[in-house]
Parts: sequence; structure tokens; C-alpha cells
Amino acid sequence: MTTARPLVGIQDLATPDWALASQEASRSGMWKVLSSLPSAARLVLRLAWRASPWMTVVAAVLAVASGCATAFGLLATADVLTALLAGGPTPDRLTDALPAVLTVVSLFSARAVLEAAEGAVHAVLRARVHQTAQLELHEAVVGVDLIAFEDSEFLEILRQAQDDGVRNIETSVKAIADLAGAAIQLAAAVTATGLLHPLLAPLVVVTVLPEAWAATRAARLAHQSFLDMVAERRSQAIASELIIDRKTAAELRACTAGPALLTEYLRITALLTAENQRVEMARSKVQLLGRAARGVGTGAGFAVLGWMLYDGALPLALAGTAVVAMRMAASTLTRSVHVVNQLYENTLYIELFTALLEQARRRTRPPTDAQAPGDPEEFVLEQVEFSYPGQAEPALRDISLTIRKGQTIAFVGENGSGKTTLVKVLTGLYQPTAGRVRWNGTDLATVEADSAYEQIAVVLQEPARWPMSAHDNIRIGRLERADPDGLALTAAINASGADTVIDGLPAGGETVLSRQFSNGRDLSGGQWQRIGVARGLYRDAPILIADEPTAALDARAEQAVFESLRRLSDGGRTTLLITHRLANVRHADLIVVMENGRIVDHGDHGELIRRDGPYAELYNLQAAAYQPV
Ligand SMILES: Nc1ncnc2c1ncn2[C@@H]1O[C@H](COP(=O)(O)OP(=O)(O)OP(=O)(O)O)[C@@H](O)[C@H]1O
Repeated sequence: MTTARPLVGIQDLATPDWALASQEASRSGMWKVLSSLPSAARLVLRLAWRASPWMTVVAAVLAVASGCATAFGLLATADVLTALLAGGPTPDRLTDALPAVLTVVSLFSARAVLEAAEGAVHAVLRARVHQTAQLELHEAVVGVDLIAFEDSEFLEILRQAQDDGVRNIETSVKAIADLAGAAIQLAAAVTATGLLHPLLAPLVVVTVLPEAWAATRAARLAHQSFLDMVAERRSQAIASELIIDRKTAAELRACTAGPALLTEYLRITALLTAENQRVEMARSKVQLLGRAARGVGTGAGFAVLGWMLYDGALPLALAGTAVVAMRMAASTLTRSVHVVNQLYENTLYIELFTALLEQARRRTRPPTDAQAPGDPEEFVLEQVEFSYPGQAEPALRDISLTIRKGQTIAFVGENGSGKTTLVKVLTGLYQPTAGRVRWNGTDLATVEADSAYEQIAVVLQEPARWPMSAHDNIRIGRLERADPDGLALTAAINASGADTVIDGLPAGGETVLSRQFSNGRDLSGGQWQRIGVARGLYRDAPILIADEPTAALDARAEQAVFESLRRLSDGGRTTLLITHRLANVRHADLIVVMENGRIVDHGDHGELIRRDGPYAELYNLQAAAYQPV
């Protein structure tokens, strides 16, 4: 089956800002990109230090020691050759070479031991750096403002940083150590060749330069291709998720949309495969060119060496040493270039990790001692406007409203009119883009976010399904609540109707509510909603937000929940209720009618019916459905 047009249209998925910025840097030249290496290396070293200072020191010492052992081992090899190629009888030459031979053997043995130790230390350090990077990511994200999770840019950076960022940080630990070792070997080899003859050192560098250029160019080609295809890879991931995700599994089958999605997946995969082939061909050509140029360079190097021998500028006895040192310098330089390129490829992802930490910091409110008033008497919205990130049209405009403690306020209106958004702004979950939200006169934008969240309990149409026991799914409403005899827990369970749900579970309240666990159980939508209501009641906060709290409940459970909400309200709680079932809002102290992001009417049920406005229209429409035909 083929689809007439793309389902997950890549043309509609813009390249994210972070990729655009990196694309620009990558195209503007090699040096610009290489200049980001030090900061990436600094981040990796900082994480390594945080993970384990002593292991970082040991890894550094081992890298330096192994570099030194290799360098001096190869230089001692050159000494062996010098002794063997010198004039005189063979036994004498062998005797002269013996100390250097012993040095070579001991240095290479030492290097083998050092490399084994390096391997062990790196394996542990890498794992610790991985954990530390994950920890920093979670520490940074846990306090981020809720609105960040509505911003696709932030979500994309978070996804990339968590997967590729952390993995590349981990692999960079070894690359940085390798680079330190290679730098030492290189310094030793270039110095040794330079000491033999000043012309030899630049000669080594010149012979390696073409391959260095090729390796760098090839890495940059891959890098640019990666950045160019960011949107396509995202589309591929979306198509894949739709096919394998449990949430879409039922509709995918019921709508027989599987083949179409598979076609879509194949279409995007074909694009990526073609791009991959193109870039690999281009990389191979560049690498081939580099190797050919290196062959020419090496030949030229030997020609210069031959000319120096012929000219008498270099004694024959030193020629062997020169060849060994030159080969060592060349191979070390080549290795350094490859390590730098690997680091360069890692840098993009490490930058994403850094960008995530930076964005998370920017999106976390700065610490303040100012606290939201506890159990506020009055909530005031002053000319509030709110726009979701990247949306041209505001979701709320010109909202002014005053609510008093203990009231039940119902927000009604058509889908998308702004009810949920307004309640989130009113309770500090979102900050308004213009205007003020004040609790007892205190501007919520100026207080510590958690102090406002402390005052609220949220019951949502689709409550979070924590992979924990049924009881913990309710206790998580307020984990710190002292309830040694479980009386508050039982009260919340009974008031929400969750008692019948829990009674039916194999291990009662201790049953884990997740199919991820072999003995776990899942619940129906309505059963989950009862657990969600119980969680909100158990939280016992002065302000209760109930956003379609009973949409999935049967009539009896719905009535019980509203009975509980009314009791809470009578006990001094402020209840913010969002519902489309207008029969449930008749008793509200204030009904706020919304349309297209604005409050178009407010009052109690009687007033609004008398005014015969949009509320009366919606109410009568629903009521008519219950009239006898
Ligand atoms: N995450 C988001 N990003 C961008 N726009 C959003 C987002 N969430 C909601 N909107 C838009 O904001 C407006 C208000 O949405 P909101 O969810 O507040 O409406 P609602 O009245 O609660 O709707 P419903 O009755 O369907 O739950 C809508 O136009 C919606 O499309």
C-alpha cells in the first residue's frame, strides 16, 4: 500500500535551532569547529573529576606513563639500530646494542602492564562518567519550569543529550587519554628526529599533513550530513514510535494504518540511506586521496633522506634511527589526528549536553527566599496573557479574575477555549507571558516555584500512571505526609471510589500498577482516574485543581467524587473545576465561561441561565439530551 502524501512530513519538521547553529559553525570552517574542542574536553574532564578525582588522576598518570613508555621504547629501538649499523666487528656491535635491547624489552613490558591497568581504570571511569553525566542531566531537568515540556526545541535537545550526549561523553574519556598519550609520543618522536637533523622534524609533519587533512575533511562531511538530516531522523523516530508504541497499538490495528505507517517509515529510511551512501562515498574519496597523498609524501620523505645520505648530511649509522623515528612520528601524528577527529565528532553531541544544561538552567527559576503565601485568601489575575512556546496566537488574552478562598470555581467552554491553560497559570504551573497572578497580593513570578506548588493538588483526566504499588500511586500525592496508621490513605481511597479498584487487585494496595513488571497489573482508564482522584485528595492541599476529574468515571463514581469535592470545598478548600458536564457545575460559587482564550461571561448558574448567553446555550443543549423524546 502506498500513501498519497507523507504522513510524518519532514517538510513540516523544521531543523531545530541547535542544529542550525552547528551547521553554520561547521560550514564556516574547520578552525571554528576545532575551537569547540577545548570546551568539550573541559566538560568531560569536569565530569570525570566529579565522578572520581583519584581515578581521573590515575587515568591521566597512566596515559602519560604509557605514552612515555611507548616513546622511549621506540627511541631505544632506534638506539639498537644505531649500535647495530655502526662500524666495527659484529660481536662488538651486538654487545654495544645489548643495553638498548634490554631497555626496549623492559619499556615494552612496562607498556603492556600500563595498558592493562589503563584498560581497567578506563572501564570503571567510563561507567562512572556515564552515571555522573546522567545524574547532572537529571539534576538539571528536575527543577525546570513545566512550560519547557511544551517546547519542542527543549524536548529535542533533552532527547539528544540523554541518548547521544551521554554516550559521546563516555567515549570521549578514552579519546582524551589517548590524545594525551599520543601528544607525548609525538613530542618525543619529533624531538628525536629534530635532534638527528633539523630538517627531519618538518619533513615528518609534511608527510602526514595530507592524511590529516583527509581525516578531518571526512569527519566534517559526516558531521554536516548528520546536521542536514536531523529533521529526517526525527521523522523516522516518530514513525517508528507510532509503529511500536503500546499507546497507538490498538488504533493502529483498528484503523489498519500499519501498512501506511510502514510505507512512511520505509520512505524516510530510503532518504536516510541515500544520504548515508552519498556521504560515505564522498568520505571514501577524500580518504583515498589522503592516503595517496600520504604515499607521495612518505616517498618524498625517503627521497629527502636518501639525498641527505648521498650528500653526507646524515651519517649512515643514524639513517636507521631516522627511519624508525620518522615512522613513529608519522604514525603517532596520524593517530592523534584520528583521535582529534573522533573528539570532533563527539563534540557536537557533547555540545548538545552542554546546551541542555544551559537551557535547563535558564528554564529553572532562580533560587529565592520569597515564598508563596500559605493557604491564600485571594487569587487575582490581572490582564493575563499567555502564549505557548513557538505559537503565534496567545492561548489566553486579557484575563482578569478574582477568586476567594473556599470557593468552587468552574471553568467551562468549548474545546481549546483555554480552560486548562488558565488554571495552570492561576496556580503558578505556567507563568503568564504578560500580566500578573497574585496570591494575597504576592506576585507568583517572584516566589520560589515549589512554595506555590506546595499549595496545590492536581487531579487530571489522565493521571500519571506511576509504575509503583497502588498505595504508593496515591501516597506520591504527598510522600512526606505523616500517616502512620494509614487513616488518611484509607479516607482518600474511600472518598474517590478507589476502594473497589484496590480490593479487586491480587495483592490489594501492594499490587504494582505496571505491566513492565511480571507480577504487575494495569487498570482501565476509569480505574486509573479513581486512583488519580484519591491521590489529589490524599495530597490535602488548600487548592484543588480538578481537570475533567470524572470524564472516565461511571455515573455512581462520578457522583461520589463530586460529593467528596463538595465536602472539601465546605471545609475551606478552593476548588478549580474544569468540566464539560455542566450538570456538575450548577453548585459552583462562580462559573467562568471561556471562548477563544478569553473570559466571555462569569457568574453563578442562575445568573448565567438568566442572561441566556453561551453558558445557557451549552447547558440547555446538554439538558435537552436527557429530556424524554
Ligand atoms: N502544548 C501546547 N502547545 C501549543 N498550544 C497548545 C498547547 N496546549 C494547548 N494549546 C492550545 O492552547 C489553547 C487552549 O488550550 P487548553 O488546553 O487550555 O484548552 P481547554 O479549554 O482546556 O480545552 P479542552 O476542553 O479540549 O481540554 C488551544 O488553542 C490549544 O490548541
